[in-house]
Amino acid sequence: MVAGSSPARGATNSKTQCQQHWVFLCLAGADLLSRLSQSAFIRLQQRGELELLCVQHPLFSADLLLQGAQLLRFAPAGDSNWLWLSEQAAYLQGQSVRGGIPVCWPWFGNAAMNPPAVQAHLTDSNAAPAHGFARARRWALSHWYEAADRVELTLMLEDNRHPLWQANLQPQLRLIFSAYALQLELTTRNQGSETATFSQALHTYFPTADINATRVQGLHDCRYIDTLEQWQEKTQTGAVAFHGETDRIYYPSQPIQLHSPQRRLTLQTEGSRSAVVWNPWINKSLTLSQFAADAWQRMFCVETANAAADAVTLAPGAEHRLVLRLSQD
Ligand SMILES: O=P(O)(O)OC[C@H]1O[C@@H](O)[C@H](O)[C@@H](O)[C@@H]1O
Repeated sequence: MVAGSSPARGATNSKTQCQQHWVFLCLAGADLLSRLSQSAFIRLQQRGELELLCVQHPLFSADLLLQGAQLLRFAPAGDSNWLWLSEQAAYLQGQSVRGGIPVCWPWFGNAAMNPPAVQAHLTDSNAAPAHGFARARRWALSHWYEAADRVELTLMLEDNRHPLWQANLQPQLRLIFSAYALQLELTTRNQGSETATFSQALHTYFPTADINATRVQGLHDCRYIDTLEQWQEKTQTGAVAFHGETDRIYYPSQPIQLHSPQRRLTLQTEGSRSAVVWNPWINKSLTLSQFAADAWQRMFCVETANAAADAVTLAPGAEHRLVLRLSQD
């Protein structure tokens, strides 16, 4: 069964075709939302102040906020949420929800710590919000596809302008849900006439029944920046275990395995040479919004990124695709 707008399927490479393609999607967005009533598996709901797309398929289910194109939940049938969502999550306009997969774009983390080429597009790096502006903005559903084995949703950021940001980049997020895997593809296109550099992350929160028994594997011998120790460069030995506040930018060269007591997931990426591993531990937890004082024991983040030296430079008309694929071992 297929629903949504079929022209959105299939990539186009030429600049002209691509421009037409993306404009078509933007115009189609509002209409497509109203046409969701034709979908067998997707419903639009309200959660607090925010609109939520609920996907209920025989093989899996998922919850996706239009604000931030933020996935809050993905669960194969019979399984629990693969993503961590804070018990204190607040569904407010203009505020990113704590948990799921916030889209950090077009800069990652503290803007003032980004490479000069990213900061060159910001009129004031010190005033810029952490993790960019896309996570707190509304995205429009531009296309969906549904079938017996999967559901795909594509969203575009409604307004790519920000008072502090001068580049004309446009992001699009495609989410693919199936029985055994979750895939996100964040494509950024340079619509401006100048070369532009940006950083980003799919900031995935994972649940764990015990942070002390949680391991991130596949990073042995990997170089990383320890942002908690003056951004020193270090080398990982063995698996990453959590013994205190952890905030590191790794440069992995192979898939990462996430081992928590309840689940083993493999994380594969494309278009990314950096991964951020984060747990706030005890003291920083007290400073975070929508975060219980003891929540650090139940979550960890492994973020699929283009951060620090891995920032992306796009010529006018060029695109970059960042892909995250999670599958159960
Ligand atoms: O509270 P925020 O803005 O969502 O950020 C959460 C964390 O996000 C991580 O990506 C950063 O490395 C941390 O430094 C930061 O604390």
